[in-house]
Amino acid sequence: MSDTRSLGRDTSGGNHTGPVISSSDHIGLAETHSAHNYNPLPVVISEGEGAWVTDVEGRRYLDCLAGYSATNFGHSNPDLLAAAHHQLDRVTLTSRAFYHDQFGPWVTALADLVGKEKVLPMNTGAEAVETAVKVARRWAYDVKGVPDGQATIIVAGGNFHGRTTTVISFSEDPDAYGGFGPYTPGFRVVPYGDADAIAAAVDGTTAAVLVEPVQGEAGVIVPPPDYLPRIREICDENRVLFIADEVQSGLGRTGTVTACEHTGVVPDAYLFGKALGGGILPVSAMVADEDVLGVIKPGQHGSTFGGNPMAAAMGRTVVRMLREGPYLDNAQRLGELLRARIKEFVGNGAVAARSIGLWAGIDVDDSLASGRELCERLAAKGVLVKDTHGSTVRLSPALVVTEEDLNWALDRFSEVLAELRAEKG
Ligand SMILES: Cc1ncc(COP(=O)(O)O)c(C=O)c1O
Repeated sequence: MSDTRSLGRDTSGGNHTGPVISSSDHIGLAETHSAHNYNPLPVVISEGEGAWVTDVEGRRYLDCLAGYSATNFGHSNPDLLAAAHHQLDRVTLTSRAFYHDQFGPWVTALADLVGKEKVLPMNTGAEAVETAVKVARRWAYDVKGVPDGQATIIVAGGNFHGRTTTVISFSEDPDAYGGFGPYTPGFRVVPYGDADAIAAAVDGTTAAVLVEPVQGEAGVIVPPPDYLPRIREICDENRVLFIADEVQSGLGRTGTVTACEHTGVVPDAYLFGKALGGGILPVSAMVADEDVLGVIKPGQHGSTFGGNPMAAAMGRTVVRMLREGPYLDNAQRLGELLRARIKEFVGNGAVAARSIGLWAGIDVDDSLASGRELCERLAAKGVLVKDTHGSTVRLSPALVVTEEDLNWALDRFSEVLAELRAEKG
């Protein structure tokens, strides 16, 4: 092969002049000049369409990570692009010092989508969680009379709610937690899936129970079916808020608008992020009724970018797409296929496999390969996935993926497992 530079394509969108650079040069630049807070696979993406992405050298990959569920509606989704272009031509940022014409319609549509009254918009998922912590504490102070500084929030072990200082204060992940103290007090961590442990941890200071309805970063852990209903009961009995972090599980990923819907449970507050911005902008929100969000008064919480016109335009489009588009149906239909096919991996290179909707966690036999090695081998075959916790690999393709493409990716998965078994088994 000739000099890789000649294979590289100009991916600058025409805004920069200069030499076209190859994948390896891009990686070199990134490694030299960015902080090493991620360990990316060696793939340099320059374009995306639907469930597929293309790298700077023209190789195509089926993106089975979908930005950790931020691009649920696919890359370059025409509806989202049209809404973005339309809004870009009008006004992009006003701050919340003023109203703008996207805001009212967006918060109304989002609240309505999940049957709540109010929305508190932010940007990232971690900010939505921080928001929930503040709202819950303030609610306990105002409504339950818990003295300032005394409120506690019950959370689950193995959680992932983001990486800000307060949020990592209740993480059990040694990478997220170790060495970043002092941490924010006021959290009780109990095992995930164990409602009795929540009941035992509740006391007069408890403001909220905050859980992921399905744990994402932990490896797509679906709790026992009575877990969320029992949390609802415990919260009702003890006058405690039930806050569902649906940043990753929500907005179609599990085949329903919220993962809570699978058990018929309605929490007091939902946290959304990731796909709420359509994969175009960071958009997050806490969604709850007035009796919860009403405790926040002007000046107590906010963000310059939270609820900006571009974010609201994306959020409105996402709500409309969830209501009118084929996304939920596709996630349900192909979710069945995914569930059936990953079962075949168990005993054939994987030790366990779980899924809900278009979201799967597969535990690779670590005597054969690490999750990372599996991801690298899959990338070489044109399938992008990402490992978590050593030997687990997650699959979360865009909800626009076709049956043919999903089957193709799962064939590659099974091929890699077979190769590993042949080489190392
Ligand atoms: C359940 C959950 N909450 C919060 C977050 C944090 O979101 P962000 O990375 O946008 O801060 C994540 C990110 O993966 C998540 O999965």
